[in-house]
Amino acid sequence: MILVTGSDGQVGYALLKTLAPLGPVKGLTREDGDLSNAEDVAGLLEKFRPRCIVNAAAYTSVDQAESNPDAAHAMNAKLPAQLAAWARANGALLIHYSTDYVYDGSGDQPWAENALTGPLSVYGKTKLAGDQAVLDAGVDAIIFRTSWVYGARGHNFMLTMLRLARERDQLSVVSDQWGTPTPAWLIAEVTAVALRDKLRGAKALDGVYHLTCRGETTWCDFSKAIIGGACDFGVPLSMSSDKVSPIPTADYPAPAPRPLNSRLSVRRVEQALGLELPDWRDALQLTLRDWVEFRNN
Ligand SMILES: NC(=O)C1=CN([C@@H]2O[C@H](COP(=O)(O)OP(=O)(O)OC[C@H]3O[C@@H](n4cnc5c(N)ncnc54)[C@H](OP(=O)(O)O)[C@@H]3O)[C@@H](O)[C@H]2O)C=CC1
Ligand SMILES: Cc1cn([C@H]2C[C@H](O)[C@@H](COP(=O)(O)OP(=O)(O)O[C@H]3O[C@@H](C)C(=O)[C@@H](O)[C@H]3O)O2)c(=O)[nH]c1=O
Ligand SMILES: [Mg+2]
Repeated sequence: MILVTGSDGQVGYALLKTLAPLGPVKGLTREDGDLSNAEDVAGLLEKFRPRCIVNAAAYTSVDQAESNPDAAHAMNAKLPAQLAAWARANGALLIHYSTDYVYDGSGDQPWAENALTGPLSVYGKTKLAGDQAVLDAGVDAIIFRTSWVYGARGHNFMLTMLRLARERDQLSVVSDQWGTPTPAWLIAEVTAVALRDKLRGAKALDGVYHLTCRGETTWCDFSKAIIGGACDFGVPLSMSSDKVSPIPTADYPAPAPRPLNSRLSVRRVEQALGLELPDWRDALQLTLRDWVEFRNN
């Protein structure tokens, strides 16, 4: 069986449906146990004895992690280490997710997977420790580093912008952080392609891969595209996209520093899987459609 942790989260929830064609899938939510507790984790692994673990659980509150480093470390570093050790000992596969926030955000070129890391925040540091633990375990594993994850459900920037655009008549959004918005459904679908190769024993992925949409933007232009796209779908809002004003990061103070350059090169995963990832604008249109449908039901 395939065990998906964090199955109430954005990526975990999408995985439940997308991985189903590959065999029995069991999702773990908080109701099944506290994944920051090693005894709970050990019990769940022995109970289900998965042949594949897909770890979509994480501590993802970037600002809150600054004042709760132990909680972030337990989920983002210790949990993947424990999953990797169990998978190694039991001949299971591990698929794990990481983040653009492991890089320091310098320069203006896309990061390659072998670039030097340099996380700026507690979240980024704990995620990097998780990646290193998985790599050091010598387990059969894939780590997908993704960025700016959003979708029709859960907590994410798209839903925040759609809410604010109904409550306010203008918005200020940072325009000097560059990266690529990536829908949870895309991450789940590419995971399924990669996992199918692994299960078939075909020449398969191994190690770290960036997994984002193609293209690049800023949070400000992403916000404009979300609001403009929702208007085009006829969603009633109290402002239009031209009421989104660009601001520098310094004008949006937050506990955790964010990288300015989060562009990730996706060439490695595209070559390994023989596919081309969609442009973030096309992926946004599809995701907005999901959201409109989700609201109407
Ligand atoms: N969101 C983003 O923008 C990005 C995410 N990533 C990475 O992608 C992966 C998936 O992220 P995403 O789906 O967005 O994350 P979410 O925050 O949507 O989902 C994470 C899930 O883990 C659960 N969880 C957290 N702590 C515990 C715990 N102690 N016990 C049991 N369950 C717990 C959460 O439950 P609850 O909601 O109750 O806390 C939630 O359901 C993560 O590895 C993340 O670091 C990478 C780049 C960008
Ligand atoms: C709501 C809002 C945010 N912002 C800024 C703050 C921040 O720099 C940016 C995005 O806001 P968020 O709260 O989504 O940022 P953040 O939570 O840092 O998003 C990150 O989450 C983690 C889990 C990741 O791994 C990253 O890839 C990334 O998606 O937009 C504005 O400028 N104006 C606004 O009105
Ligand atoms: Mg956030």
